[in-house]
Amino acid sequence: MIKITNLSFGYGKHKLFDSLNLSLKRGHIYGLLGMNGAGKSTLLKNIAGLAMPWSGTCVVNGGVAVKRNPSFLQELFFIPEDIYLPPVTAKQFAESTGHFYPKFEHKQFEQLLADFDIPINRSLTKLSLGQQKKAYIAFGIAANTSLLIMDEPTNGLDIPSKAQFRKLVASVLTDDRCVIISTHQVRDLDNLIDTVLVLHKNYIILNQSLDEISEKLNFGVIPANSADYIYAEQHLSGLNAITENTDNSFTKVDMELLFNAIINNNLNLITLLNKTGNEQHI
Ligand SMILES: Nc1ncnc2c1ncn2[C@@H]1O[C@H](COP(=O)(O)OP(=O)(O)OP(=O)(O)O)[C@@H](O)[C@H]1O
Repeated sequence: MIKITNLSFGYGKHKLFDSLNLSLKRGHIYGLLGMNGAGKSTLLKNIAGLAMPWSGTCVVNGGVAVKRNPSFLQELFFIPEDIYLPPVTAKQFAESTGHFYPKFEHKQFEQLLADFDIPINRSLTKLSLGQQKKAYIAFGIAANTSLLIMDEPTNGLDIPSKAQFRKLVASVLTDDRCVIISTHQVRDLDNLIDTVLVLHKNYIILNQSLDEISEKLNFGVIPANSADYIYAEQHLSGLNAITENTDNSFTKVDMELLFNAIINNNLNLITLLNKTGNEQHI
């Protein structure tokens, strides 16, 4: 669905990506994680064809992204971090804009608005910022494009809305659809994404499903005096640790701990994770 090959891009003299390679498939919800300023938004803009690569290519659905052909645009919905909506109601917005997306479903949009508790007949500009974001997320889901990109979608959402967001996005994933969600608030993607992408120091240093990660690593609290871990942080009752999964047991991936370990340049962890099939290495 998405094939990025040797992508180099930056602003001015500041290079953000250096021959970055990445392949993403349909039927997955990818979580794009990275520190502030790592370049998550910029990478998403490259995928959406909103930024011109210095070199390399970004191909989406067989077409070069930056050409932004009509067939490409019909199958892409991009929710940027900051959204600006017109002074019309959600219903009017769907009537005037929905037809750009051949698979847009008005009924689904109305149901999603109801799920998010958004009034359908109030001007979008009179909604709170969180409500506007939810309305736009609902529109993006109802557009039913094969590629849905969301840049920090949970910013501005209250806690119940974050849970609702996770539930709604998870419920609309199909084998035909690829969803990419960026965040620096790792916990917001818990129980939603199936594959983790970590963007760090110019590269995608991890592109792996949670299942694959669970096969290699265990996550959990171990005694404070234990030295048998790959990465650990202090915990009230010991150490919150990542250990090697040597006995095929299953533990839920603690994405925050994993992310912290990776950005702290934990080479043992990265080597272990990269034993098979990763895109690039530090
Ligand atoms: N239009 C621009 N012109 C110049 N520099 C930019 C522009 N947009 C982003 N940058 C810079 O590029 C770097 C990456 O920005 P980007 O917004 O892609 O990061 P991010 O990972 O999404 O960060 P955050 O988590 O804070 O949203 C930052 O150093 C930023 O200042």
